[in-house]
Amino acid sequence: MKEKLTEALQALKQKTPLVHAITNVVTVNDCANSLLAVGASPAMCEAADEVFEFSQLAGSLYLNLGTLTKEQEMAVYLAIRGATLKGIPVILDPVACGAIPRKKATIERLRHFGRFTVIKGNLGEIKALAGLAARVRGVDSLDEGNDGLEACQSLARAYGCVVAATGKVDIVADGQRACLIENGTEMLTRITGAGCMAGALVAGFCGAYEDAFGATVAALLTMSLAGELAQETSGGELPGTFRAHLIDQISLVDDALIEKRGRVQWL
Ligand SMILES: Nc1ncnc2c1ncn2[C@@H]1O[C@H](COP(=O)(O)OP(=O)(O)O)[C@@H](O)[C@H]1O
Ligand SMILES: Cc1ncsc1CCOP(=O)(O)O
Ligand SMILES: [Mg+2]
Repeated sequence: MKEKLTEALQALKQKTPLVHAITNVVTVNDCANSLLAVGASPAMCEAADEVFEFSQLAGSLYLNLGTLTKEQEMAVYLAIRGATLKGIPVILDPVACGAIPRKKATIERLRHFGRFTVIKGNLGEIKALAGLAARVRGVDSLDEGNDGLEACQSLARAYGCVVAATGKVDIVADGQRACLIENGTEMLTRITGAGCMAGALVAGFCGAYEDAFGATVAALLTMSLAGELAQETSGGELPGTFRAHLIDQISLVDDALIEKRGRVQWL
């Protein structure tokens, strides 16, 4: 199965997928730089009178609801419609949906305009979306429950998409297949944007590799391995230094590193 992950990385590097992102103002630059670093081509386009057409030109669409404004809300409905019409993968990061009820209402409405290919959130967000009691604090998950796999599988079946819950161990499920990604570093929780960047990478991989499950696993493994390397090269103490190293290390993840250090449990 690891060969599929290196296949996905090679496909991304060869195709340089255009990723149309409508995302939050806090980490928009980090998402763009992480996409460039991995070999994709980001375009942050959210004007309501641009997105319907633009979403149809992209390799994938990334919708991150972190700072969802009224203009962005109109834009995401139009963008998912355009992408769905063309069969373009749509990746959703339901930031803070466990803390802000309006986000869940928006996600429900989005389902009437198009379909999701992947939903990637932290464990608290995914459990909240799956209708389970979830421990969250704003955009962060405080949930350490052992029901993450069940939440991912049930949400994947309900929405007919791939679902990924990030945390100490990332969970990826598509209703049938599932895996656990054991790589990563706690330093990733000490900067803002690690989850957003992980979501952007999922969109990058989905824009180049047909199998959304394999693309999602490859993206999250890339993020976690880059985090491990950044902790090693930055000294692993100061978050600002770590963050700078992280973008560098995303660009350096390669087949050999995935083979050598990837710790993925296929269930
Ligand atoms: N305790 C941890 N140990 C190792 N890696 C972690 C830990 N918590 C999160 N990560 C990694 O950090 C990234 C962001 O995950 P997470 O913090 O769950 O997202 P968010 O920032 O959306 O809350 C993911 O790549 C995840 O694997
Ligand atoms: C702090 C914050 N507030 C709204 S969006 C955002 C960034 C969240 O980033 P991540 O989900 O990667 O922690
Ligand atoms: Mg997040």
